[in-house]
Amino acid sequence: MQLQGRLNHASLGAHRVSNARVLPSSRPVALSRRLQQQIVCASDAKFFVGGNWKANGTVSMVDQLCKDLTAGAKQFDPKNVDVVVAPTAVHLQQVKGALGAPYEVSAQDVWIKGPGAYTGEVPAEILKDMGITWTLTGHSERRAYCGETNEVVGQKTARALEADLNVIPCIGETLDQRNSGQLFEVLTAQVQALVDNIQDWSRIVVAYEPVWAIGTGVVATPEQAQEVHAFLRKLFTEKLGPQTASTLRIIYGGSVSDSNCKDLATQPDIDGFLVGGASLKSGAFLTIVGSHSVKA
Ligand SMILES: O=C(CO)COP(=O)(O)O
Repeated sequence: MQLQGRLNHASLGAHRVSNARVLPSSRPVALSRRLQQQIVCASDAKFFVGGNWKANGTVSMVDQLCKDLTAGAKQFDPKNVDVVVAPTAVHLQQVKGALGAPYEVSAQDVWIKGPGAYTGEVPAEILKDMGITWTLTGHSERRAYCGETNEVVGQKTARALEADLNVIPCIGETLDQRNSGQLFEVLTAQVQALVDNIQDWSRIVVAYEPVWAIGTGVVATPEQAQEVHAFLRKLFTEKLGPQTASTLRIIYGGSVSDSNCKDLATQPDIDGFLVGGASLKSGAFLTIVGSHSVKA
């Protein structure tokens, strides 16, 4: 199922550029004249697929999933795609032990401070010590249920980088924000908090996950997703410069499945996926991982 209707470009001040992609221009986010004139090139960064298992799993289910993923690893070429799975914190060690290269393992969240008297939290240093190489930050479920603000997400991201983890900060708008014309304003504020806190962008993969598409079966159309990814690439170009922006991976998440992944993967500014529900089924997940081949 796909969300009906596209952004109202007239109200967003959109304009068409010569490669026929629709990019938002001066309203509501004022981009520089130089950037408005520039056609943003698609990135040629390595494809990236993350599986966010969220708060799911039993010891036996995790065991089976790891076995199936290990058996299926020959279905993709790790030279062309990075594959990372994010189980719950209590399953991290089990997954790390069961799943070797080419897979990497990610936490779903990280503590905002270092080790110490912080009951219940998991700091980046402890993740690193366990051989965990990635963490998500700012997933919309943490923003919604745990009250994480843009500033908190920026600080958690910086903390994880400091401890030498790679980070997948998540951003995205709610349906109300989109429908009330705040899409670009919301994304710009989320991005700004990252820009304020991150020095080294080489260890960042940004996940754009529209909240209305998460777990709903309502996937953004390839055009809707591309439109936002192109906007983000342009915004990152303005904030970080063209070199960093063109190599920064911007991945899409929200109801990605084995049946819609190929159409999304063909979009020039979509560098991969963050997959929720479908990542719990090895067959579907491996098909999504394999969609990198449409980029080749
Ligand atoms: O939140 C997501 C990944 O982080 C997306 O979840 P779904 O793929 O279940 O919609």
